Amino acid sequence: MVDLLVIGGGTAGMVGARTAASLGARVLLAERDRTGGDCLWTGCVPSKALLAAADAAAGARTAGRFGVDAGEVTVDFGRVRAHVRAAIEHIRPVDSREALEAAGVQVEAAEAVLTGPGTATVGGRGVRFGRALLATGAAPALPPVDGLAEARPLTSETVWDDLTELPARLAVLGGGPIGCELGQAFARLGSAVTVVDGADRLLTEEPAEASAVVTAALRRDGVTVCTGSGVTAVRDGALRLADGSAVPFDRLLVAVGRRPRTADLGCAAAGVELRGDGTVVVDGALRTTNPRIWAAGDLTGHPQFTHTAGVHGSLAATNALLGLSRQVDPVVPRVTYTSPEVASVGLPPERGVTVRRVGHGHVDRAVTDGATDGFTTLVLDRRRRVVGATAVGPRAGEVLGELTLAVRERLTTTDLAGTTHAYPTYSGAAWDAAVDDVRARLAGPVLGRVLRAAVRLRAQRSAR
Ligand SMILES: Cc1cc2nc3c(=O)[nH]c(=O)nc-3n(C[C@H](O)[C@H](O)[C@H](O)COP(=O)(O)OP(=O)(O)OC[C@H]3O[C@@H](n4cnc5c(N)ncnc54)[C@H](O)[C@@H]3O)c2cc1C
Ligand SMILES: NC(=O)c1ccc[n+]([C@@H]2O[C@H](COP(=O)([O-])OP(=O)(O)OC[C@H]3O[C@@H](n4cnc5c(N)ncnc54)[C@H](O)[C@@H]3O)[C@@H](O)[C@H]2O)c1
Repeated sequence: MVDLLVIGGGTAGMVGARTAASLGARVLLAERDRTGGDCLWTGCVPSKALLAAADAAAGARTAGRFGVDAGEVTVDFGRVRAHVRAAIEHIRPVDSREALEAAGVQVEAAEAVLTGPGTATVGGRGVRFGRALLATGAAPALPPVDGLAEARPLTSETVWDDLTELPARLAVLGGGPIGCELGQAFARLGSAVTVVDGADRLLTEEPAEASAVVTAALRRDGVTVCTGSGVTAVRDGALRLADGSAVPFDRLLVAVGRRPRTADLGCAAAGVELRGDGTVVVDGALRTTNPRIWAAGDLTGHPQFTHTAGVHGSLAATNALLGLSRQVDPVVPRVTYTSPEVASVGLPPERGVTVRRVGHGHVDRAVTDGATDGFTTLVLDRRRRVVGATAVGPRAGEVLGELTLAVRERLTTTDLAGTTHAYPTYSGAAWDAAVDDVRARLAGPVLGRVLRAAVRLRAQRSAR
């Protein structure tokens, strides 16, 4: 009998298991593949390492605009892949079985399947648990398109090992975060990339203006962007689009979303209800419909991010072991690491009472960097509290911490405006937006009249 059975050794499972062990619980973590999960092996780490190589190529190619000539840029894809592997290797020990065991977690390299409300098999062996945490993540979805399987498409799971040479022509199906990040990376490394998305624009989760800036940036990098036309078939080495056009490719990468890994988990036997799309039904405290079982990470239907998986894994383990009902934080920041980056948090512009926008043509750091195509917006409620924000530009992800804190702590534009920001920084754009808002209020009909009267009064007094 274990206090907590954790199924899945990705971010949610590892953080949940460590939290539980630190509370003194007997924890068994079952991982059927590699501890570290998608983030380490096939997600964040390799994709950001690839983007770093791609940025270096793009930077060298465009250095002439600063008067710096780097000569002809050549890409050795073998060495790019070595850089990606080295980044994984550097981080791997932190997520290793040994590190988990040192933290007090018992690790089984085996598949777990629920067999009843308080029982499971781990590698075929029966296990009884007091509590369980489901953290089996999600896997790339393949749409039911004629001829797709025969085209041996790459996915975010296979691209890192299977793609040993840079394809001359790469078609990317799906223009979400994965399609945009990897599409831009491969274009900058030298492939002729076409990104195809059935929706009418890329990055549909983001404000339309952010999506437009990224689309323009991808086009500048040579990416062909085809939106608004679904794929009807894959035939003769080409995507066939609904509008009758064809996108020929040497390799095809599919990035049309991710499906929870719940099909073979034994949820029905354990009384864990699933939604139609396979995600696990959880309440606000991450408890499933089985009161002994919690779930965290990509399988829950919450936003699929590593930070969400980690925070939820810890929350679920704490709730499970201490009998608490702490609720998930609704404020979830997100960053798409294209160039420029897109960073967002909170409500979108259309749900605010006021939106303050600063174009990066007015941000001195963006001017000195020659990167003025971005912008920063603050979304405000009636009481001038920051309820949402978007930043598009270099290092936008680094600016997002402050904006997330502002949304979470319900800070007002007066709070932000009254906080000195270093010059010249991109975070200065959020400061400027807040200052604009405070100034607009000071110049408004009521406050403006009061202030003007106060200044006149003081002037009259000092003239006496
Ligand atoms: C290309 C790409 C780039 C990304 N970039 C970012 C980024 O920059 N920032 C960000 O925040 N997020 C990013 N993500 C998303 C992020 O990787 C995921 O949200 C996160 O890894 C989810 O963690 P998890 O613990 O829920 O699932 P996973 O990491 O998928 O872990 C689940 C684990 O469970 C195991 N498992 C499954 N079933 C069983 C079973 N029955 N028994 C035992 N083990 C089982 C699996 O082998 C797996 O190791 C990216 C994803 C991709 C694909
Ligand atoms: N920087 C990050 O934090 C980061 C990076 C990569 C992935 N992720 C996570 O991984 C998740 C999955 O990413 P994703 O990009 O695969 O999925 P996604 O769901 O975010 O985007 C998929 C895109 O594919 C399009 N699409 C769906 N079916 C299609 C079809 N049949 N034909 C053409 N287009 C189609 C959709 O319109 C959408 O734009 C993301 O939601 C995100 O949570 C995060």
